[in-house]
Amino acid sequence: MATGKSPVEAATEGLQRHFGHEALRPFQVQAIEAWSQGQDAIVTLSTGAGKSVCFQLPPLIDGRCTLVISPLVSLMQDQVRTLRQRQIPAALFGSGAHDARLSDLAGMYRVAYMCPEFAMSRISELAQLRESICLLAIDEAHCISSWGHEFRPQYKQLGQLRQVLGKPPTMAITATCTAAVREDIRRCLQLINPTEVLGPTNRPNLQLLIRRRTTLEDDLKDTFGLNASRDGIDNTSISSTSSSIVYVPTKARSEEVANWLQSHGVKAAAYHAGLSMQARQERHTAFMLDELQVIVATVAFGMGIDKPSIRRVIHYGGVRSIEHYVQQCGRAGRDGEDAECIAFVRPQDFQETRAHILQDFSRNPDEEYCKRLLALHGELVAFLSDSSQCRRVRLLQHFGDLPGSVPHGQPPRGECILVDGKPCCQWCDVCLLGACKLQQQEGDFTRECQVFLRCVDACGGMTGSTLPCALAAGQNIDRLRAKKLHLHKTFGSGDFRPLAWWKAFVPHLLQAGLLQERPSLLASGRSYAALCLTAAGKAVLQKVSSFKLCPVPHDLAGAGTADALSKVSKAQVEVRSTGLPAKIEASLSAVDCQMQELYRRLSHVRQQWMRRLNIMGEAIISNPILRSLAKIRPASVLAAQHYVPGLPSLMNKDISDLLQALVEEVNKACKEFALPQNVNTQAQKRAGEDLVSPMKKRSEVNPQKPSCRAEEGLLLNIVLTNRGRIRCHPVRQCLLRPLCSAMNLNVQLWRRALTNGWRCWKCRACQMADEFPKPRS
Ligand SMILES: Nc1ncnc2c1ncn2[C@@H]1O[C@H](COP(=O)(O)OP(=O)(O)OP(=O)(O)O)[C@@H](O)[C@H]1O
Repeated sequence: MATGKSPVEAATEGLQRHFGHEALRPFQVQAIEAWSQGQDAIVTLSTGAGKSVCFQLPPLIDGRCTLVISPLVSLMQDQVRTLRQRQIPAALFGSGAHDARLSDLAGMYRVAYMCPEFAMSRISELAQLRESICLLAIDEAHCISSWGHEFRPQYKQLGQLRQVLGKPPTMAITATCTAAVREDIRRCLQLINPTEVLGPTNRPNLQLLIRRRTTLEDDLKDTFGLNASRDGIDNTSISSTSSSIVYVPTKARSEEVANWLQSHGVKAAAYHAGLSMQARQERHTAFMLDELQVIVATVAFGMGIDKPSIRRVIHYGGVRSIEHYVQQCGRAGRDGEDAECIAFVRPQDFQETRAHILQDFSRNPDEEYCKRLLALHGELVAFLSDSSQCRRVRLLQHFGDLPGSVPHGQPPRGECILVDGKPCCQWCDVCLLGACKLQQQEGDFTRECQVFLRCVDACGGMTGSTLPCALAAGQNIDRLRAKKLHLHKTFGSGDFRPLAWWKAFVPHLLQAGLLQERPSLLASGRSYAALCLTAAGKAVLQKVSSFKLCPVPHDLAGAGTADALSKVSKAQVEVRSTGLPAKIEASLSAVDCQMQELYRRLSHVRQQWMRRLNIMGEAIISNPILRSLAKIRPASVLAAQHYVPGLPSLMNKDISDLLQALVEEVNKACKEFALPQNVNTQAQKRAGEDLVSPMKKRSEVNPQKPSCRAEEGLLLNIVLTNRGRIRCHPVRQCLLRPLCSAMNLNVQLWRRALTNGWRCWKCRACQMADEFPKPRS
């Protein structure tokens, strides 16, 4: 900050140099400003929004270190590796074999990662290092809260760590956080008036599809194109060969599905907590390097997995909560390009997941926590079962986000907007089917509600849902007889509805808060969820009040979720790759097709490099960058650095070599397809011209005109005139650096350009129209 720049300006410079992004996003500005004013912040933003830079940039400005607490070793290893590729010194402490020394945290590193267990075990040593820490960042901060879906008890102690570090500015960061969880975070960490950085939870590029789960063969065959020949992994668009994660609820299922995919020729592997650390690391790396196409994982492969070009996330079987669902879907399309999230569900899966939650309870009988997990699961069931409302709006509402509205017309795809009063995103199965726009009917279930609450009351709040359902439907089963309930006046009081209907009715009464589930243990050690009346439920029993549901849920109207889903034709919901319907795609011009082909080739070159050098090149040279390379087709590395957005100016050797290889591929393809190069669309818009190759331009330069060449140790004086033009004058080399710094130019780029004999960009003084790096605005 000694340079006289504001923290946000300095952070922007760091972002451009190390990450290649032009500007901070508004929420990043907010978070960095809070830090620079010594304030705490709770940052809640969607998955893939760019939360990490909020805590990675401050130490670049401050010169000290951010201490990051994060829950998973694999997640931290990934971030450290990427930061190092971006030329930011980072280390992971406490991971085992190749540990950095804690004392090196002072001075050697800008970002230091550790898990909460390690931090708490070394709390006194960390206290000694407090002066070297400019920011304490708690990543995945929802783990602090037992209101959350992923409570980690060790996270609760982090308030103590904050105290011994002298209460440095603290940033709690999460993607999946309700207001209750935020409040818990604030209290546990004892944050002082934290700035709340809240962003939209929506991910418009993710297509959300819910389908009926049947058999592996029927469900996955088309998705992974098992009959087609498979040559390599293609992440340039959503296809049967693109990188995918399949989430399953158990270790055994993960092995089963992975084996099934392998037996059909798909490069797939299982990933779960039962594997050794080494095996997990190997599979994770293979997936990141595109050696594996599909990871079939349990929840162990979740938070923070950051492979930008994952094109598909599949949920196959039970999911625990909406938060898990959102976190896991959030692994897809992190490069901003289209990706699909398909959940295959069937009612038995819900039962299975509840059974797992209750099994955990018998191991760790924390009644309150288990109750919350059951409630969170109930919300997920309601979300998956309702195919009458836009899926996206339900997710947004869950996190307290509200859709915007447009009076008429079509909303942008993937944005959830009220059209004529009804939420629609055009990018989920419900909206693609048009079901979101149907007139919603209200159903009056007052009679059913009274009947069922009386049945629950008769069972005394000591049974699961089976007995009250059987009692209502009048099913004379042994367990009812054992309790003499077949003689009770409520027996058969609801026989106007079948047993299955009553089973489907229970979640709606839970959602409405009339019933609740209390986890209980049997003498045998087995656990179950006892169904009992809430205070609101008791009140309804005493004084009849109406119970209406709008729209009438499919499972209560006769058609289950899955039945409604099976009507969704694939053609309707599978809008592939470019996001264009097939008809439009077919009408793409020849140049568009050649560009698409070039994009695929570039992706292939990157893949080869990643594998050969064992580098996660995708994090730096992402798909959007490849797309720009294919569009702009720079003739040289210099032109690429000048025109292609997103390329960082600081690159290590491996990444610059990769860029060189990509440019060579561009040149080769342009020759083959006779495509023009250095096509700068921005410049085209501004000046109405294509910037052609520098070689061609140079040959057109009038030899009579003076040239601004670097001679005898003289370089160019660059003056930005008040009309935004550049003038050139000879100047000594030693002045280049301060000039560039004053004008926010990349000194290396200019030096290399000038000594190679490049000329200025549209210099008024020498009247030349050649390519040259323009200052960043
Ligand atoms: N200002 C920016 N402009 C453009 N891209 C950005 C910007 N900031 C971050 N990104 C990019 O966004 C992507 C996602 O960032 P990041 O990994 O920080 O996401 P996240 O919010 O932590 O997600 P998750 O919660 O899922 O882990 C990265 O590729 C990152 O480089």
